[in-house]
Amino acid sequence: MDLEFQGLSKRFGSVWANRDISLTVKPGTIVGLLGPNGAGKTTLLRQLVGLTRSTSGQIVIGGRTVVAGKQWVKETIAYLPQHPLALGDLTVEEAIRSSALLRGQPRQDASRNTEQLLEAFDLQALRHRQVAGLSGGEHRLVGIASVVVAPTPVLALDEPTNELDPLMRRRVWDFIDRLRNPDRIVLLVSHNVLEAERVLDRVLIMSHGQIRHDGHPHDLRGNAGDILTVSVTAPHDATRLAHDMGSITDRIYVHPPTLEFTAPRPEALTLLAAWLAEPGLISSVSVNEPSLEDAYLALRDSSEENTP
Ligand SMILES: Nc1ncnc2c1ncn2[C@@H]1O[C@H](COP(=O)(O)OP(=O)(O)OP(=O)(O)O)[C@@H](O)[C@H]1O
Repeated sequence: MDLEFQGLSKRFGSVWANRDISLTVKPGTIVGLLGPNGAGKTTLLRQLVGLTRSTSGQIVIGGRTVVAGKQWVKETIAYLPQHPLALGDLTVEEAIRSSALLRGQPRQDASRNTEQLLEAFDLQALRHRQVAGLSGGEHRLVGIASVVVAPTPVLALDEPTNELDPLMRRRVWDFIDRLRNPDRIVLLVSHNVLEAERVLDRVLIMSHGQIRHDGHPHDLRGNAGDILTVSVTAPHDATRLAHDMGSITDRIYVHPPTLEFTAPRPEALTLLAAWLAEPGLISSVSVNEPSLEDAYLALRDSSEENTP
């Protein structure tokens, strides 16, 4: 089932949160919606799930126009909101299992899947605790578990890894990766460009309520230009290396004994060759091609220049 945004706009008073968004997402795709604060990402997800009424335009799934509250819409789209919903007095276990039951999962499957998720997300010790009293990160995990326990054909996840520690972020990204399925669409908002890159099939970069770039992470990375990100360890004098760099880049980070910088490829390689020729100056080096984050920053800079 294709997901289509057809000329979608939302205006709050004099502010257009987004304007004339038209795009089609094919099933089997994990799409990342990236962009600065206030770009209109959350509003777009809320329009998709019917929590925000569009000023104009419509959303169509598999040829049917989405109308908030319709049963087929509830069975088709699951939503993880940016801010945790109050889940009343439910315990962790009840919250996850009842989400599965609400989406029509048979009781036995709901219980089995709930157990698996309690284990996968290290939530067993919290199973009888009320969701309302959990920490931000714990609440986030219960929210994600409640969405993935019975995945619908369309999943809208707003900042799924917000507030999670590094280990849990990795587990959640792995889970999202495993949600990929030829009949499913995952549309997620994230500020964590580096981590999201691994799972995304398509990236939409939004700013000022418009989609400025749309492509595969590989294609977007090309927009970062011919740059390299270099990290060197200089046990005795990392600060001197920063001086050697002169003005080739302003993206230099010195945390002795480590120096990191992002610079045009020829200049980066010339410097590295000179440093490596000096015995004992550098004890380790890593050189990386541009990441999606580099591309994102470069695209944002050019978008900001072109936006009034
Ligand atoms: N309920 C509302 N009332 C008034 N203005 C709103 C409302 N919701 C969003 N906006 C405005 O619409 C614009 C887009 O907001 P939105 O929350 O969609 O951005 P975002 O890209 O999700 O931002 P963030 O990354 O900070 O979450 C912003 O200017 C915001 O202030």
